[in-house]
Amino acid sequence: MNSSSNNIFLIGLMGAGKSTVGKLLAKKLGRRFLDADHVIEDRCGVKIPVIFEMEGEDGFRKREAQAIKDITAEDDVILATGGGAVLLPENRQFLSERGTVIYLHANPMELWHRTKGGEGRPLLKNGDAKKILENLYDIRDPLYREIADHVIETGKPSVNQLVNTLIMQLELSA
Ligand SMILES: Nc1ncnc2c1ncn2[C@@H]1O[C@H](COP(=O)(O)OP(=O)(O)O)[C@@H](O)[C@H]1O
Ligand SMILES: O=C(O)C1=C[C@@H](OP(=O)(O)O)[C@@H](O)[C@H](O)C1
Ligand SMILES: [Mg+2]
Repeated sequence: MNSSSNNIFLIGLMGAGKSTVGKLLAKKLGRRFLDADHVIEDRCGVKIPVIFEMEGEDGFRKREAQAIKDITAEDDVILATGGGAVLLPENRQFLSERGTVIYLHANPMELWHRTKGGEGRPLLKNGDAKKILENLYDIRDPLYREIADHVIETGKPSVNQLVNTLIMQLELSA
């Protein structure tokens, strides 16, 4: 955790609500919001699935690592990471050293409900998405917990309730 940077980093699996919660949190606080996936897309000029098609997951992870390195060097940012941002140790180090890390937690079934039918998540395209999410949960849940300053349960509350809870818990104000 690094409070002086004023950064807030949202982590968690696909469908945890990082992009949605981050955007509303930033709006309510009048703060700058960045979504790592959008930063990567802006830099490349193509959507995430096209990057996966052309460069594979490895190519995407390299671009993601560069984005994480650059964004975490800034101050006063609310960042929604992509679900795999915790896979590389150096990403985990940048995130944990440069801001307050919030793990938005949901169980695999909930994540599946929230992501099914949605486009733009290439990792869920090839196979049984529920099984894939269960496997990713087993691998990544410990990595999220390793760097989380706060673990927020997202199963029941609405996005609006979650954001209000976060603002209260973190004692943030606009
Ligand atoms: N707490 C929540 N309750 C219900 N639906 C949610 C919640 N958080 C997110 N969602 C929905 O789940 C979907 C995925 O959210 P998103 O913000 O894209 O997740 P992430 O960026 O973590 O992959 C969106 O349709 C969003 O509206
Ligand atoms: O979990 C992952 O490895 C990924 C999550 C995605 O972001 P969201 O978590 O916002 O869906 C996106 O970065 C990419 O498709 C890979
Ligand atoms: Mg997202």
